Amino acid sequence: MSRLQNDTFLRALLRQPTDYTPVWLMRQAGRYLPEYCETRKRAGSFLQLCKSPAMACEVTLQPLARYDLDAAILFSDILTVPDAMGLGLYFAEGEGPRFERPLRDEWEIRNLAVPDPHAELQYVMDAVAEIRSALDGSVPLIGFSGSPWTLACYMVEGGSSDDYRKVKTLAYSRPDLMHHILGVTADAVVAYLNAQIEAGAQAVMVFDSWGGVLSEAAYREFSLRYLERVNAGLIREREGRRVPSIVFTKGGGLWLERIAAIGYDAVGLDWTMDIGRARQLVGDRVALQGNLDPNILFAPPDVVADEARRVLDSYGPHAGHVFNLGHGISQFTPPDHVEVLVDTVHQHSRLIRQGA
Ligand SMILES: Cc1c2[nH]c(c1CCC(=O)O)Cc1[nH]c(c(CCC(=O)O)c1C)Cc1[nH]c(c(CCC(=O)O)c1C)Cc1[nH]c(c(C)c1CCC(=O)O)C2
Repeated sequence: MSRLQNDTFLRALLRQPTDYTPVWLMRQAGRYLPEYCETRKRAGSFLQLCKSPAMACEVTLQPLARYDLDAAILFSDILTVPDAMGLGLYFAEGEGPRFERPLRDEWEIRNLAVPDPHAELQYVMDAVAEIRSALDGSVPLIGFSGSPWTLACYMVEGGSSDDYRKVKTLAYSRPDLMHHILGVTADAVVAYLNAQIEAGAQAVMVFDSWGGVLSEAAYREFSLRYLERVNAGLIREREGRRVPSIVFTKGGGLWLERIAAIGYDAVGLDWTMDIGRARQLVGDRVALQGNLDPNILFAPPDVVADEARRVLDSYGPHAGHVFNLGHGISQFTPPDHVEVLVDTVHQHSRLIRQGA
């Protein structure tokens, strides 16, 4: 395998000095890019796109052809894991993800088993290997998974939810069953991420998109514990390098210090907390990834540049910052504004390091 030419992202995750602040964007491959929409049309559906390693590879590389990004992220979805557990994932047009067989009865929960990543999820591993080979050492490849709690939300609700009524009802009335789902899912996530690492992923990220809907006590019991268990099971080194791990609880700002203490190399931040204050709270115990409000990309380019500089200035000259959005990029984002953002991050972070 060819030597990695740009390891800025991996170094920043390990809080090592870098010449500039590396940047990538959550959902950087997606519907805001016309070339993505074209490939998706050719695939027939989003799920068929995910399940075709060649097309998943193609869309993974699209944002890198346009922008000077410092990392690629596997094109897939967090819901491939419950799909492989037999729940039957589908996307109702314009309505987001759904499961044909959500977890409703106790027997369904008791029957839940860890899928073999080299059986039902082999298409993901094939995509990882194909992307690694296509990247040819240009930038590192990020693998990912949903967190046990976030996956359980979809598995019990049967799709997206406004109030999380079904999953919270289960958690509060049958915590034994909730813990059973979370335990099996945590083991599934560990096996899935380790298979991605073995297939070539050079860093991994766990998306806890719905951790922030819990109370602090419930977050600790139903999400944080399992995030910790996932990290403890990960392969730490591969190809002679550490494989850094990132955890992202959307809405987790209030619990930042606890999240920083569970062993991940980096913590993702949504846009609500000032990143300089976050850095004061965690010191140099973890790297931070974030945290521009994705909606800033709708403002004129000079505002985008100002707001990017504000995030960089607030973090300051310390090592350990990976620039990103505070959540996934919107499908309505003007692609030109993304270029302004990426270039501003690189230019301004070089100036900060020169003490300007
Ligand atoms: C909650 C969640 C999901 N998926 C994911 C999360 C966690 C991150 C978050 O909080 O946003 C993670 C995800 N989904 C996707 C990626 C790809 C990698 C990347 O570029 O970051 C990643 C990392 C592609 C996708 N996943 C999805 C799309 C849009 C599908 C399409 O092309 O129609 C993409 C590009 C579909 C998806 N998948 C999911 C939803 C709710 C939706 C519908 C969203 C929508 O319609 O805007 C579940």
